[in-house]
This record gives sequence, structure tokens and C-alpha cells, in this order.
Amino acid sequence: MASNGVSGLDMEKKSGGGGGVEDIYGEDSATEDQLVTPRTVSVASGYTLLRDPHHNKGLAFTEKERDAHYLRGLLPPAVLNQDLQEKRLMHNLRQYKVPLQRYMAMMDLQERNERLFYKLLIDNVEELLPVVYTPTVGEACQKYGSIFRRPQGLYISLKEKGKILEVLKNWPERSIQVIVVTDGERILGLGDLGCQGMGIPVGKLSLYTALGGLRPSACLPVTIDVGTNNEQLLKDEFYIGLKQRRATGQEYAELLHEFMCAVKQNYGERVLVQFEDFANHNAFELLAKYSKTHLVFNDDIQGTASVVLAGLIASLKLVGGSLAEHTFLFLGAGEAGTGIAELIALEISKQTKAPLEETRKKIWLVDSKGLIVHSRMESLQHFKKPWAHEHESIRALLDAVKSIKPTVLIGSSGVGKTFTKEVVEAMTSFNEKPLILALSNPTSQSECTAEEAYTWSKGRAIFASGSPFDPVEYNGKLFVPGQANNAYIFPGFGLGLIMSGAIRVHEDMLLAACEYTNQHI
Ligand SMILES: NC(=O)C1=CN([C@@H]2O[C@H](COP(=O)(O)OP(=O)(O)OC[C@H]3O[C@@H](n4cnc5c(N)ncnc54)[C@H](OP(=O)(O)O)[C@@H]3O)[C@@H](O)[C@H]2O)C=CC1
Ligand SMILES: CC(=O)C(=O)O
Ligand SMILES: [Mg+2]
Repeated sequence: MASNGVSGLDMEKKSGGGGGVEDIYGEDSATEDQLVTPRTVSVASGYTLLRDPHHNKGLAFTEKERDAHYLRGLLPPAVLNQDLQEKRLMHNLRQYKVPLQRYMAMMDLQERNERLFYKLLIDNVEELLPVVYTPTVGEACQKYGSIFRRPQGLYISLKEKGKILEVLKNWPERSIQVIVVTDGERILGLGDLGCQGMGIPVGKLSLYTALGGLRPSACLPVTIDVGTNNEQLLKDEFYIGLKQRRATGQEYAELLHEFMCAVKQNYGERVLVQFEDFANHNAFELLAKYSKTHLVFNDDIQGTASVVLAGLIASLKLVGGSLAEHTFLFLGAGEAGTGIAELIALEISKQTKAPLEETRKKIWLVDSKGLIVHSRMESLQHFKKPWAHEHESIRALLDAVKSIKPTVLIGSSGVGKTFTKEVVEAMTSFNEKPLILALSNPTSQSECTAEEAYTWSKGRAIFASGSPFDPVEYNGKLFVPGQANNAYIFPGFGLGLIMSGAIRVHEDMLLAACEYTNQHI
């Protein structure tokens, strides 16, 4: 062990099996005029150890550890084991009335004492998920500039073009297994938050550890900064990102390509890249391109599809009928909407052996211009075209509901309060148990609240939402809403990909994940 506060080479870690010292950084082979990377593997102790979040245990350091690690005098005398530390911190967290304060307290803990952070998250997942994840992470991203203390994750901006491999090497961990990457253009339903979107990969990866069991050091949050079109941020003197409008076209594609190549070169073929909260004009293309060469999936398109399909199959026990007997209507025809629609059609096709083109016909989508119908075909983005069925034009959701008469209504537009009383009442007028999913995040963007769904349907709706709602009492009965969020699948899905040594993601894997999740709902 190195002496107090001094970093030294950890000879044990560097020693090869034959007793020699492995030249892990190629220093022996470097010539005089080549740059030598001055990296050492250091052992923290004393004051440095208390400031190393990976190893710090705070007051939980035992008497023996305090002696061994030069901690005497640096801590107050009391020894508080982790359980007691957890009790104290949960008590403190519950004192905060403002959710953002809880978020900041959790982030501080993550930067101070990683083990305790994960213990809290794992032991209190229901209570803390809304803090480190939706809805609070949305507010944190909106205010990221002003609550920014220490950088988290890796920022790759246009300034780093041509140097991305070097930037990856600046990250202190080598054995990365999963990367969650965003370019910040569609953060939840809050729009373009540019560089401030970093809260999303950070939050998602904390769930990879808490729910999927991956080591924190194997997880790398990345934000690609190509600018922002958010005028407010561009004018904000405290904005932490590039103050320019978003790069598009070739400039954007080249930066993303350099990133994807550097990732594979640095971490190998088995590193998982999860695309998160890209705008749909890039998301589908990136997925199509890199799913051929990398282990990638898009959480908003594929993760969401898998978890929602699992929820739908599970809810058939309550509403009856097979999947093929239901009619689906979506408000929102982007990543989440068309991703879910396609997986439902695929599953029905598998179950009934009917061609995909046929099974798509009972799935309808509404976008910002109204019902997606055949007469709009020419002007539709490619991912909407499969859903352009023969029907008269309809502009308003309520009219679409009345005309299509869906058994399942799914909100994925990112626009709050769009499932109005009239919409829910219409659903209830022709369904004994209308299935209503308000998937948009965060809570402010939810298509309706749990209370509205239960009240307006007179307690008949089967309801789930993207962000959590508390149980609702209606007519003396307690209704517990479900949560339909990709967080219920991506940590397990990613873990499965990593453990199996997969190098590509296939649709069958999504269906398998969905089947497994369904069995455990
Ligand atoms: N619960 C979960 O696990 C998940 C939830 N989501 C949530 O879903 C929402 C959408 O995400 P995503 O699909 O990626 O976003 P996209 O931007 O890809 O899609 C949004 C869609 O909504 C449509 N839309 C926008 N405004 C309206 C409106 N007023 N009326 C009707 N349609 C409208 C858009 O229409 P147009 O194409 O015409 O612009 C577009 O088709 C977000 O709030 C996100 O947080 C996303 C992923 C997972
Ligand atoms: C949950 C999620 O991924 C989203 O709202 O974008
Ligand atoms: Mg997302």
C-alpha cells in the first residue's frame, strides 16, 4: 500500500503471471521521440482515499481500515456501518420537499461514496427511481447548467473532431461494457436540451448498475455536443455546451461515425452502445446504419417497444382476447410510437402466421397533422409509411378515437394533457375495460394523469404511464397504476447482451426480452 496520500504504481496489478511487469501502456517499446503516456495505476489512501468515490466508505471505515489506510484523525471517531449510513441518508433525503434537491443530494452522494449511492438506490428503488430517473432527471437536465458542480460522463463535441479516440482514452476506466449516448436533441418530452442532456445517460447507467448489476466502472455516459437549436440555451451565459446551432448532414454524420469507430477500436466489438433521446430524424438512421456493424440498440424505439408489448400481453389477462383481436391507436408516430407498433405487429404475425402487412392493419397512428392515412403517403417520413392505411382524413384525436374505436390507446407524442375527458369517455363508451397508456415523460408531458384516467372512465380503465403516479382512490376502491417505461427492460436486456457475448442485436432478442418480462409482471 502506498504511503499517506501518495500515488504509486500498483505492482500487484501490473505483475504478469511469470513474475515480470507487464508493459500495459507500451512504454518499453516507445522510442525517444515518441510520446509516452504518463499513466500510473494508483492506490489511494488517507485524504485521497476519502475523496475517491469508488473506494470511499466515509464513516463506515472500520478501526482496522482506518489504521491500514492512514485515515486516523481524518474522520470523526464514530464508526457507522453502511446500514446506519443508509438510514441517516434516507432520513435526510426525505426532509427535502423539492425533488430537485433530492436529485442533487443523490448526485453528491454518487460523487462522494459510490457504494453507498448504489446501496440506497437498490434498497429503495421505488422511492428513488423518480429521483435519479424520470420525472426529476428531466428537471435536472433543464437546469443542468445552474446545478452543475462536477462533470459527469464524457463530453464529445465538434471541437473534438479528429481526436475522439484520444478523448476516449482520457476516461479513467478501460474495461467499458456499456455506453449510453445522447446528442441531447429530444430529451424526454422536453425537446432540445443540447449538452444538458447528460443527465439522461448518467441516470440510465445508474440503473444499469442498480437494476442490471453491472459494475459502475464498466458504464460510460456520453453526450455528443453538435450544438443546440434551443434559443434559450443559446442566449444563456451559463450554458455549458457549444453555443452554436446544431450541425446537421455530413458534419453530423462524420462526427457520429468517428465516435462509433473509436468506440469499437478502443473497447472492442462487444461493447454495447445504447442510443438515447436522439431526435427521430437521426435516431432511425443511426440505428439502421450501426446495427449492421456494432452491438447497438435504440432504447426509445426498441427498449420501449419491448416493455410496452410485455405490458400489453400481461394486461390481456384483465381485458381478455388475444393481441390480434385488439385495435391499437397511438397519439404520436415517432420513435416510441412506431417502434412499439412494429413490435406489436411482429408479435401478432408470429402468433397468427399472418403476413406483417396484414397485422399492421389493426394499428393506427396519429401525428401532429392527424391520422396517418394513405392519402398522406407522399409527404410521410419513411418510418410512418407502413402505417398509412386507407381511411378518410381525420385531424383531431377525439375524432380518430370515435372512428377507429380502438381497444388500446397509447400516448407517445411528448405532449401533455392530450387524453382529455372526452377522449377517455369515448374510449370507455365502447370498451368494458379501455387500455390506456400515457407514455410521455416527464410527468408534465403525460397525456393524462392516473386520477384522470380512473375518474373519467369511472374506474374501468387499465392504466399505465411513462412516469410514475401514486395510487388513486376512486369510489372507495384503490387503483394502483402501472409504470410503462423502458427502464423496466433495458438494464436486463443490456446485461443479457453483454453476458451472452452478443455482437449484434436482433428483433428476436427484443421479443425474448418481452416474453421474459411478461412472465415476471
Ligand atoms: N415511457 C417510455 O418508456 C418512453 C417514453 N417516451 C416518451 O414519448 C414521447 C415521444 O418520444 P419519441 O417517440 O421518441 O418522440 P418523437 O419526436 O420521435 O415523436 C413524437 C411524435 O409525436 C407527434 N406529435 C407531436 N405533437 C403532437 C400533437 N400535438 N398531436 C399529435 N401528435 C403529436 C409527432 O408528430 P410529427 O411527426 O408530425 O412531428 C411525432 O410523431 C416523449 O415524451 C418521451 O419521453 C419515449 C421513449 C420511452
Ligand atoms: C423513458 C425514455 O427513454 C424517454 O422518455 O425518452
Ligand atoms: Mg429515452
